[in-house]
Amino acid sequence: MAPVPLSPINVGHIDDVQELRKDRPSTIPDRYVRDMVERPTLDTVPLSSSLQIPIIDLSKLIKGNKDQSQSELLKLYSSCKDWGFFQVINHGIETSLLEAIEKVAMDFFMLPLEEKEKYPMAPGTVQGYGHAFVFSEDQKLDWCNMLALGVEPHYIRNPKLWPTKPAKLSETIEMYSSNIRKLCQNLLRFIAVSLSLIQDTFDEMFGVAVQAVRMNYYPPCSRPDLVLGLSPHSDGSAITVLQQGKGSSVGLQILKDNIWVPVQPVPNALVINIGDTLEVLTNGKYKSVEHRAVTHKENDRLSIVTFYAPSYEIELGPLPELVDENNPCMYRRYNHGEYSHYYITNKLQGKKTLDFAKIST
Ligand SMILES: O=C(O)CCC(=O)C(=O)O
Ligand SMILES: [Fe+2]
Repeated sequence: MAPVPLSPINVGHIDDVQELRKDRPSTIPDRYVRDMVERPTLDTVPLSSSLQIPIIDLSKLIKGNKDQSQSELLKLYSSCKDWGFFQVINHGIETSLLEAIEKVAMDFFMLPLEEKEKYPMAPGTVQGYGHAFVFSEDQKLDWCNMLALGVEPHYIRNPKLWPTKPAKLSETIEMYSSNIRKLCQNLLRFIAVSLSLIQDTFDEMFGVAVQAVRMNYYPPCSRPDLVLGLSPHSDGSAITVLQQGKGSSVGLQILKDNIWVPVQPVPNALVINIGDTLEVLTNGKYKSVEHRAVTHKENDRLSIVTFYAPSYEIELGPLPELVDENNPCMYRRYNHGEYSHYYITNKLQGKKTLDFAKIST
C-alpha cells in the first residue's frame, strides 16, 4: 500500500525570510512577490491627527472622577464604533513585563534556524514556528516568521511546541498572558457598559475564555513595495491586544474608509482591536476592521499579539439587546468552536471569513 502522506496539505518549499535576508539580502522569491493589486502603499497617508487611531486612558475609566470616566467611556464607544481600533495607555501592565516579553521573543527569533525548527507549525495548523494560513503551493507568502502558542485553557496547549530556549520564554509568556487576560476582562467590561449592557455580559457568556499568543517577526526587506508582512485580515477573536516592539518601524496598517492608515507606536501603549466575534455579538455595532502589516527596507519589526475569545463550546449570535426593528439581526447563531475551526482552515482574505456568520440579505 502506498504510504499515507502525513498531511494532505502541500505547501511546497518555503524560504525562511530571516535566512534569506542573511544570505541573499536582495532576493525576493516569487512566492513573496504580491500581485499588483495587493502590493502595499507605503507612506502615502498624511499623518494628521484625524487619521491617528484614538487613545484610551484606562486609568480614567477605572478610577477617574465621574466626569472623566463618562467622557472616556464615550471615547471608547466612538473608538469601537468608528475605528474598531484604539491604543490603551495607563493599562496597569508593568513596563518591565512588556520589555521582558519583547526580549524573550526577540531572543527566540535570533536563534539558529535548526533550533527554531524544533517547533514546526504543521501545515493547516496555527501553533509553533513558521507560516500560518498557508494551504497550497501557489499561495503568496507573508514576509514574516511567527511563533504562535495556545495558552488558555490548558487543554489547547501543545507542550511540544513550547520552546525551551530562551530559558525564560515559558515563564515570561505565563506571566504576560495572565496580565493580558485581566486587561481583556477589564476592557470587555467597559465595552459592555459602553453599549449599555450589564458589565459582566461577556465575562458570564464566554466561559473559560480561549487565549492564544502570536509573536510576529518581520525582518527588513529590500523591496517593501513588493511584499506584505502579513496579509489583510480581521481577527477571529472577541478582542485582540497587540504590542508593537520598542524601536520597531511602523508596520501595522488598518483599513479606514478605504485608506490604509499606519498605526504609529505610542511608547508603552497596547493596541486593541475588535475581532469578528464581538462584531457578531454586537450585531455589527462594533465591527472588526481589516488590517495588515508592511515591511521596511532597513528596520526589522516585532509584534506580540494576544487573541481573546469565548470558550469553544459556546453558542453565540447577536445579543438580543442589540437587535430591534431599526437594527435587524445580521448574523446567525453558531458554535464558536466551529467558527474558530473555519477561521484557521482558510487563508487570510480581508473580512471574508465572517461570511460564515452573515445572514445574506
Ligand atoms: O504585526 C502586526 O502589527 C499585525 C499582527 C496581526 O494583525 C495579527 O497577528 O493578527
Ligand atoms: Fe490581526
